[in-house]
Amino acid sequence: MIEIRNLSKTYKQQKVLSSINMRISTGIFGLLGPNGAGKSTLMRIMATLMKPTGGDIHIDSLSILSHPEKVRRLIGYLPQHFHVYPQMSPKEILDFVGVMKGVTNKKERREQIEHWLHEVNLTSKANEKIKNFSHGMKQRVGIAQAFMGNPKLVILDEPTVGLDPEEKLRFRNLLSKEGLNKSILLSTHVVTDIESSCYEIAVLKKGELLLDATVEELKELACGKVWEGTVPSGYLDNMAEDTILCSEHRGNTVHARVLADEKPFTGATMLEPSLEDGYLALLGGPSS
Ligand SMILES: Nc1ncnc2c1ncn2[C@@H]1O[C@H](COP(=O)(O)OP(=O)(O)OP(=O)(O)O)[C@@H](O)[C@H]1O
Repeated sequence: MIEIRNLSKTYKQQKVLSSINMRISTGIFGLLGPNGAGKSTLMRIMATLMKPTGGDIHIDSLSILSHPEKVRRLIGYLPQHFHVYPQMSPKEILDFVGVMKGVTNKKERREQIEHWLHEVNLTSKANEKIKNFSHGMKQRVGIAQAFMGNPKLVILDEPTVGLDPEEKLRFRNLLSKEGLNKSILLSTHVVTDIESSCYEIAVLKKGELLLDATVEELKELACGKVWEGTVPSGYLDNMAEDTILCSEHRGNTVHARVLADEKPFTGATMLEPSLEDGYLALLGGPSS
């Protein structure tokens, strides 16, 4: 169990996290929020790389402030920008991380390395230098190293960036297996990543926790507010930008999906909301 208590962070004069309270249990927990919401800051604090200005986080009853070394043994972390020595191979990186995580038995470390390289589909590249890897391949090394040492909490800051559709699917399957016995905190801008993997989510905006709920509860926020229909070209020009979810020109008409409390135009039909609709409804529309 992870407990975030009254957490706040100020950079110089700027408050970037304001009294965040959250609990994360076993399973996959999604962290959503627009650019600059404070997601990476929260994750860096959790990973003990940065101290909060106020509050604390307890991971398995251990405070990140009083026991940072012990906490580090319990967590795996993929930072938003994963940088490693370009001359190293995935095997060497995983070996290094394994030692840091306290996997001192060589045989056990080798087994874990083989396992995680297989899980991210990099077995055939195990001994190649990272400098020759694509962005997506480096990201997969980053994912593998976050799971080394069987951490209780895995913190993944935008893990799907750079992954192709096939690798995203592999990653999703990996998450659903690993989420059975550990806590995985995942931040992303890609709402569909959350929809397919997470049960619970938190939404941050400008350092405030706007919502801590289930995926279904977030969807429900847009219930009765999502409409679709076709209107003449130019009709949408008079509508507020923050109500138009998407639009597609078809000759002299426009087919649009709109967020509105009431029927926005004649012929509009109400739709079941997606998670993205719920998220945009919470934030106050697409342009907020
Ligand atoms: N080292 C720093 N010094 C000063 N301000 C910072 C620092 N790191 C982040 N910030 C500011 O803190 C706020 C939150 O940034 P953070 O990276 O945590 O947001 P985020 O939700 O992860 O954003 P994104 O989705 O764009 O990655 C932003 O306004 C950012 O400019």
